[in-house]
Amino acid sequence: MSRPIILGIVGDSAAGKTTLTRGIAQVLGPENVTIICTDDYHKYDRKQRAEIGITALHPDCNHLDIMQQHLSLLRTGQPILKPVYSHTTGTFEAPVYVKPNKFVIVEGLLGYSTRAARDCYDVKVYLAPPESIRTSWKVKRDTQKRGYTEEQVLAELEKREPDSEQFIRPQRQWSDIVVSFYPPSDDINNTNGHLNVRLVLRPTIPHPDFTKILDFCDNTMSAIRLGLDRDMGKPVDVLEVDGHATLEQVNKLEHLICSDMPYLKNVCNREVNPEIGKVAGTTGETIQSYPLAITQLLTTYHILKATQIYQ
Ligand SMILES: Nc1ncnc2c1ncn2[C@@H]1O[C@H](COP(=O)(O)OP(=O)(O)OP(=O)(O)O)[C@@H](O)[C@H]1O
Ligand SMILES: O=C(CO)[C@H](O)[C@H](O)COP(=O)(O)O
Repeated sequence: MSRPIILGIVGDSAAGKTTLTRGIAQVLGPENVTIICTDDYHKYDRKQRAEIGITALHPDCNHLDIMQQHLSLLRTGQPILKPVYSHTTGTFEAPVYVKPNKFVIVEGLLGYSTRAARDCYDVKVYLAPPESIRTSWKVKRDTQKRGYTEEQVLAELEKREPDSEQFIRPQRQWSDIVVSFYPPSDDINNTNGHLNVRLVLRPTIPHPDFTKILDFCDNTMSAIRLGLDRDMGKPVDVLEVDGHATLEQVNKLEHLICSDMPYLKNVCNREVNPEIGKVAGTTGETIQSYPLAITQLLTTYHILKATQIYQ
């Protein structure tokens, strides 16, 4: 029997979850996707958290039991009455009735923190940019969209670090894919908006056969690289795509991902889908990121594979 396919996107605050979620929803067709942000399951509002002295990253600051119940309901195609947390006001709003579409993307801080929650996903992604990049993203986003000053954001990040270490980063181990956008050099202000991506591919789900990459990118200096490594002690494949990879190189990689997936083949066509890999740069300008495009496509590939298995 058909049921919704659930993608998890987990990572620390401002790690890029919403950006990746929107890109994948765009590829799948927004009308086919239900997006759940687990920030809505916070137990306390912004003022209460400050009074109690608890951070939003702590499991005790979130209704994880209700989040888990809702994930189980969504997985079986049932509707939920979802709480709503507003980042604009830092308070809760009236709950909303949510009926799952064909695909459900659940993005947030603590999505993989319990076994029962983890069991609900078909595909699990963890976002892990270097902390310097995450800090700059959080400062920019929270000052522009959430009413904080830069000093407040930096102080909050410092206060949150113990909880990030204890509760957020360990969730990396449960993911099928770890995504790290990173600057090509140590100077994060001089990336020209073009970040590379490092994709850690665990053997927990079957990935496309990337060994064919070696036919067109055969040395370690190439802008697209495939290698072997260990992640949290476990053997993994690693695919890296540089921000300065050429369109020709990226097209070959995209076709490799899309070749056995008819729907993705259409999506891969930039004329059909010019939005793939688009992201807002530091000054609001739109940047075309090939590393982001590949990440969106690979994740979509796995969602569609899960569809073939379960629908
Ligand atoms: N791949 C990327 N390339 C360039 N900039 C990015 C990328 N991903 C995210 N950003 C920047 O970082 C900011 C924060 O990203 P985003 O809102 O996606 O994070 P998040 O993990 O959803 O955050 P939160 O959990 O705090 O809501 C964005 O506003 C965007 O400017
Ligand atoms: O870590 C976060 C994920 O988005 C937020 O800081 C958390 O959800 C609390 O939101 P706000 O800072 O808007 O009160």
